[in-house]
Amino acid sequence: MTVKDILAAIQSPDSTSEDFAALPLPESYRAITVHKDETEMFAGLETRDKDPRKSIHLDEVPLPELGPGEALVAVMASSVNYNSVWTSIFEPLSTFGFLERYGRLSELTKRHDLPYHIIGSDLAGVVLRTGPGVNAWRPGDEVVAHCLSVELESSDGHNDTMLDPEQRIWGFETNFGGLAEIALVKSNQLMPKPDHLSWEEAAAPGLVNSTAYRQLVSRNGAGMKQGDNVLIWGASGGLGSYATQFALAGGANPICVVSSEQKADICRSMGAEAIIDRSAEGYKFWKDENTQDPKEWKRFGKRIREFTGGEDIDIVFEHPGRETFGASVYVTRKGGTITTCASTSGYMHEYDNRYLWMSLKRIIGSHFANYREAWEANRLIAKGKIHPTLSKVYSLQDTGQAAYDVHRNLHQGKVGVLCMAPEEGLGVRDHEKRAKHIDAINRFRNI
Ligand SMILES: C/C=C/C(=O)SCCNC(=O)CCNC(=O)[C@H](O)C(C)(C)COP(=O)(O)OP(=O)(O)OC[C@H]1O[C@@H](n2cnc3c(N)ncnc32)[C@H](O)[C@@H]1OP(=O)(O)O
Ligand SMILES: NC(=O)C1=CN([C@@H]2O[C@H](COP(=O)(O)OP(=O)(O)OC[C@H]3O[C@@H](n4cnc5c(N)ncnc54)[C@H](OP(=O)(O)O)[C@@H]3O)[C@@H](O)[C@H]2O)C=CC1
Repeated sequence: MTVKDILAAIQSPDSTSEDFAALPLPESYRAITVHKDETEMFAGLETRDKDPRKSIHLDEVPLPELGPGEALVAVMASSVNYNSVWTSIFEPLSTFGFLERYGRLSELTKRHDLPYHIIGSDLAGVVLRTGPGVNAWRPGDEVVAHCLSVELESSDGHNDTMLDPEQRIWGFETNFGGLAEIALVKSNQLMPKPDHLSWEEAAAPGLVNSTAYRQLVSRNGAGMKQGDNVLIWGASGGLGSYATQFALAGGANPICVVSSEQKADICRSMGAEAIIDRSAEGYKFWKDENTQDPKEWKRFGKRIREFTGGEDIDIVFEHPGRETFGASVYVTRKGGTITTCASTSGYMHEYDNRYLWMSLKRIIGSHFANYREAWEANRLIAKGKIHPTLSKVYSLQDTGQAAYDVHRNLHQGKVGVLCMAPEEGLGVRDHEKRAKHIDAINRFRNI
C-alpha cells in the first residue's frame, strides 16, 4: 500500500468510511523535517542570514505508531507558519529540546524524541485511522486540525486548555506535524473541514486565525468590542490578516500598519480605511540598538489620532516585539490593552513603564487558543464570516523556499503547501456557499 492508493481513495467520490478503514497503511511517507545533527549549522550567522532552504529537508520517514485518543490523517495540504521558520533556523532554541522533554513524559510520548523533527502546525485532510477511545471521528472524515496538544491530566488546564502544564504546539513542540503526507494528531485537535474551501484554503487559517481570535476577541485576550480602535501590526501578514477581519467583522475600527503600498491596498480591499505604511512614513522607534526615540512614538500617535478623530488606541495587537513595543505601550489609551503573542524582532522588550501604570494600561500575554477558541475560530471560517488569506501555494518539496519567503517577509497573508493534493482547487464540497464568498476567498491570491 502506498500514499498513491490513499490519494486514489480520497479522490474517488464512492469511497466509504469502511473503504478507508480497510486501506492498509503505508510503512513510510514523505515529510518535511529538520535534522538534529544540523542544529549548529547556522552558528555565528545573523538571524536574517539563516536560510531555511538549507535546513529543511524532504525525507521518507516511517509511519509512527498510533496511540489511544489519536488519529492518523492523510494530509492533503498544510501551510507555513512562522513557528516552522523558528524551527528551521534553530531559534530561539532548537526544537529538539522540546521533543526530548516530551519524550521523557511517558512510554508513548517517547515516539516523539527522534533525530528528525517533522514540522508543521496546520493541516487539511482525511482521517485514515483512529486509536482506541476515539468515537467522534471515523476514517474518511474530512478534517482540519488545530495545533493544541495537551495531556489534560492536571486540573490547571480544565477551565482553559491553554493552561495545561503539558501544553504543546503540535508540529513545533511535538513531532509528526502537518507538513507531510501523513500526520499524527490527538483526536481532539480535529475539527470539520470548512466545506466551501479547497484543501489548501482550508489548511491556511488554522493556527493564525485561532491565535488572533483568542488574542483579540476572546475574553482570555483583549475582549474586543464594537467601536474599539485596534492597532494591528503586520495587518496583511499571517496573524494580522485575521485580526483585521475580526476587527472589521466585530464593528471595531482597525488601524492597520503595513510596510508597502501593495499591502496597504490589500488592507483597503478587506475594508480597512485607516492604514499606516510604516516604510513610507519612516518611523524609527530606535535611535540606536539601545535607545528608543519617544519623539517617534509621539509622531506615530499623532498619525493614529488623524485617523480616529483624536482618539487613542483601545487595543494593540502586538507581535513584532522589541522594535515596536515601546511605541505600542505609548499609543494605547488610558485603561487600554496591549495584547502580545510574539516577539519577531526580539523578545527583550523595553517600554516606558510610566505610560503603563500612570494610565492604567494592561499588557496581556496570549498564546495560540484553547480547544473551544480554536473550534469557534474554525466555525467562523466554515460559516464564511472570516476568510482564508492564502496568497501562494508551494509543493511539498519547495517548503524550504516557502519558509524562506516568510522569514524574509516576502509573502502576503498565508503561504500554503500541497502535501498529498496533486493540484490546487480540490476538495470543495459546497459550491454554492463558495460562490457567495469567492471574491473574499481569492483576495490574497497571486499578489
Ligand atoms: C502557535 C504558534 C506559536 C508561535 O509561533 S510562538 C513563537 C515561537 N516560539 C518561541 O519562540 C518560544 C520558544 N520557547 C522558548 O523560548 C522556551 O520554551 C521558554 C523561554 C518559553 C521556556 O524556557 P525553558 O528553558 O524551556 O523552560 P523553563 O520554564 O525556563 O524551565 C527550565 C527550568 O527552570 C525551572 N523553572 C521554571 N520556572 C521557574 C521558577 N519560577 N523558579 C524556579 N525554577 C523555575 C523549570 O522547572 C525547569 O527546570 P528543570 O530543567 O529542572 O525541569
Ligand atoms: N504565540 C502564538 O500563538 C503565535 C505566535 N506567532 C508569532 O507571531 C509572529 C508573527 O507571525 P505571523 O503573523 O504568522 O508572521 P508574518 O510574517 O506572516 O506576519 C508578520 C508581519 O509583521 C510585520 N512585521 C514584521 N517585523 C516587523 C517589525 N520589526 N516591525 C513592524 N512590523 C513588523 C510584517 O508586516 P509589514 O512588513 O507589512 O509591516 C509581517 O508581515 C511570529 O513571530 C510568530 O512566531 C504566530 C502565531 C501564533
